Amino acid sequence: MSALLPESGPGDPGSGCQRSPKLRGAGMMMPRLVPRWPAWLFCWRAACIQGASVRQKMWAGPSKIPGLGGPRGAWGTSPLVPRGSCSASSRTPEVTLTPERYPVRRLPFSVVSEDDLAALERVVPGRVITDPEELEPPNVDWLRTVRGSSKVLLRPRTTQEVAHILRYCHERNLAVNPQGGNTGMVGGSTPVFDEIILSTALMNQVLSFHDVSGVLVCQAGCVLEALSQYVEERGFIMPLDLGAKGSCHIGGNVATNAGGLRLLRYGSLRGTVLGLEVVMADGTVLNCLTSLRKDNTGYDLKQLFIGSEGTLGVITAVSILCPPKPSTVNVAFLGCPGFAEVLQTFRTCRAMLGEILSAFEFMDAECMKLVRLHLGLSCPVQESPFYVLIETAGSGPGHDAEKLGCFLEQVLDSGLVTDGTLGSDERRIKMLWALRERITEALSRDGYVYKYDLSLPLDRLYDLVGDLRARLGPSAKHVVGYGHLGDGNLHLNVTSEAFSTSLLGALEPYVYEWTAGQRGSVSAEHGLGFKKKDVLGYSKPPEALQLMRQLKALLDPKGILNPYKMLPTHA
Ligand SMILES: O=C(O)CC[C@@H](O)C(=O)O
Ligand SMILES: [Zn+2]
Repeated sequence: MSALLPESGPGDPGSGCQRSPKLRGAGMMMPRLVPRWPAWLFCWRAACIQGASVRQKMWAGPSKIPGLGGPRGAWGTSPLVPRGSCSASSRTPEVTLTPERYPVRRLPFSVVSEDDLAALERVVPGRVITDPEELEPPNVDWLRTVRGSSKVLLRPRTTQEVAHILRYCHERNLAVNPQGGNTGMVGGSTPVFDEIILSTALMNQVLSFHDVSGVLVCQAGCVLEALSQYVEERGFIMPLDLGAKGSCHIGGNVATNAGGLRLLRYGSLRGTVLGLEVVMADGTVLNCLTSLRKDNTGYDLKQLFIGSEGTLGVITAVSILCPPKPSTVNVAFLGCPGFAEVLQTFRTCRAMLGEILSAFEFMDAECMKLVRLHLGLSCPVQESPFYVLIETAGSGPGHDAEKLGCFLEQVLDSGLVTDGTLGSDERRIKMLWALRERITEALSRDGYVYKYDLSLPLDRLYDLVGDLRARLGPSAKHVVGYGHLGDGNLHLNVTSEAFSTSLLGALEPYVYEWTAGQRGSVSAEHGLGFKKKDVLGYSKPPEALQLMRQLKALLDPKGILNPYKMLPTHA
């Protein structure tokens, strides 16, 4: 494979394009100064002159993608989407109660009494919700696959209120389900039985922002998109970005160690979260809300809560490091003839784009089919077996555009990419991202969705998709593969008209065994929640599970925090 590509890096940014023998003539006509128009445009034009129609198409400007007037990340951007008109809800009005579908037994927690309601009303006056209609949405997950039967939702505003609530519930042995935006994929944010729902929705204040360090301190219930807007107005960005940004809460993001679209560039929340405030199961407030980049004093306790899915404590505030906002963003949407070419494009991309690469996502042709079918989006390039979305983010428009242009030239010349299109203005960038970000939404409209979120070695990343198509045959409606290729993260999704136990039986444990055989992870970024808790053992040894149980027993001895989640049912 390496014979196709040069081992060398991008070379001199001021003259990179001119190094291509095909462009030499055109390059000599160009000024050697940083051009006013992006350099890739000049490279592109030169290539077009040579009659490469696919490049002409890329160069020729925006193609029309209907139905994308809304902001990027539509499945989560509109808070209405998760509960409303365009999710699977219109087809499946009733979601089966979780204990009716899954083998799970209620643990011996107390049942909320009238006295409890009165006591809780004193803690959060006017914010104890018992109206069945209001309780319906928070009892059901976004995918409409699990449903609890909680009779109470609490809406605290302050850490002290959360502390009072937990102290009370701990004493009374009442189970609690912490809930942020309820956008999770594994049934982690909805109750299984009658757990009290503790919503962070009203804990939505920014506490401080430092415009030199970029450290943001905020309450857990701030919506990710609102935070993005807040820091962007101050010249920074959030270090994470998700399709669910319009609904998800930062506390939930941290509790699930959400990955998303920027992880490739800015790393995981384990690195960017600087401090946390957490309320423990017994109501103790653990204030580790520091904003220090460096702090080697003792165990890094915040790491225990990042990714613990609300089972060890309730995150009430977050201190997070925001990177400076890039002044130049470009997106390339490319078609590749095969998965080997996708991988080689990634390799070339890392070598040639280096520090300006901010995302490398991929999707297969089936995904494109579904976003077209269910969302009316159109493919902006020639039909291809695979598509990649590459984003660059930097500070020098000429520099970035030239690097991108040279990279595109290289991948087109070598046949790794057969067609593509570019976006550098906000509207077009959003349009291109929507094709990738809205796959989840399209899948939800296709029927019942079986979701797998796997970390796999890059060269085996897509094998399971083909393997499953052959294994499942017509019993599955669609089998699709997409995801964060740059992070080695495959989103494998299978749809069927309705939930089917036999299809589930054909998928599991097969998918998990296959993944374990590659030493992969059975949950790359979505966590385990309720639906994946029993497969933890495929990715962690028994000793690790044992230590996790001991930690849980230490921090939440009565097991009241988000029970039935994350840890396997049986020891
Ligand atoms: O729906 C999925 O499987 C993935 C959702 C999300 O993690 C994404 O990357 O779009
Ligand atoms: Zn993802």
